[in-house]
Amino acid sequence: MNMLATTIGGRTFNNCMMNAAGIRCQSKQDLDALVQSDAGAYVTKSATPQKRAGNPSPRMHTLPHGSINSMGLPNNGLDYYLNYVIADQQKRPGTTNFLSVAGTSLADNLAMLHQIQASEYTGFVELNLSCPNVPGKPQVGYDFDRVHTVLDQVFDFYTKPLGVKLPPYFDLVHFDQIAAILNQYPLTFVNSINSIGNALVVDPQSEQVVIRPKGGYGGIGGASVKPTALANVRGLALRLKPEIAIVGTGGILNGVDVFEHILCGASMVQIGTQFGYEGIPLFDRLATELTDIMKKKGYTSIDDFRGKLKTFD
Ligand SMILES: O=C1NC(=O)NC(C(=O)O)N1
Repeated sequence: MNMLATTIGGRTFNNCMMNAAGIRCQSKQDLDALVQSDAGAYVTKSATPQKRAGNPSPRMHTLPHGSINSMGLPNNGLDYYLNYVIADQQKRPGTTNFLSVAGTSLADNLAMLHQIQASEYTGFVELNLSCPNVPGKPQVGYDFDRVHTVLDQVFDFYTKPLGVKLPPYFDLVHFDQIAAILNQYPLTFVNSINSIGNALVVDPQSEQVVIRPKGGYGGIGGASVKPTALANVRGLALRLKPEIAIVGTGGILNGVDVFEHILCGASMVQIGTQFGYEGIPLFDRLATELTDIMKKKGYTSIDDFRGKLKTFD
């Protein structure tokens, strides 16, 4: 019995861990390495309709407890990733992976989803509603009416398994509001959280910001975002209908962080910043650490503890 197996949307993954969109998943070589790894799945770099260079460098910076980035959706275009995932599903029938799309307009998102709907692709789509780094473009996930409009138009025609990548929310009323919207749609999953957007990191020696785009504003990832990530995973787990699985992302460095995300309600987790630093060996390390924790606690599957976080009353 595989202790780390998980099921989302009727698809079973032999390991509940995968990369986060954007991290070491932009090229075929990156994706091939993930296919060969111990990860239970991969997600592709968020695609726009055409190849995109992204923001000017420096656009990512390492921090003591994480990272700041303003990449600006550099990617090889939807055709590149759609061709990859279709070829991969033909090579490895029965596996499921995630194709991330992040149009900079509703029209772009609809066009990409029409193309995917008409294709042979049978895997999951992760619709990114939360990139904080396209200059002049808001994070759709913070405009609740916009989320409604997007999902109305998407589910008018899209029938394949689809989830949304959300920004972090910081108010319990916002958990109520976004969950009330999401529960109206046949979503397969919700991925929470994306980076904490529009933070500012200063280098006191040079008296300068550390990244070039947007005057130094960028998304924060890594250890420092874990409390916010867990709050969002838990907040959505308590409010979303059970058919919508939760993918937990944010602040995972070790097996105990994976354990905490699952305890809060995640069925699968994604690792970004730490995967960027550590690379493919991360997945084997995390699998060993999580398995050890489960054995010590007497758990044989993640179903034994998923969502079972205790409170004081
Ligand atoms: O959704 C995204 N989140 C991030 O933190 N960065 C990337 C990007 O900037 O491309 N996109």
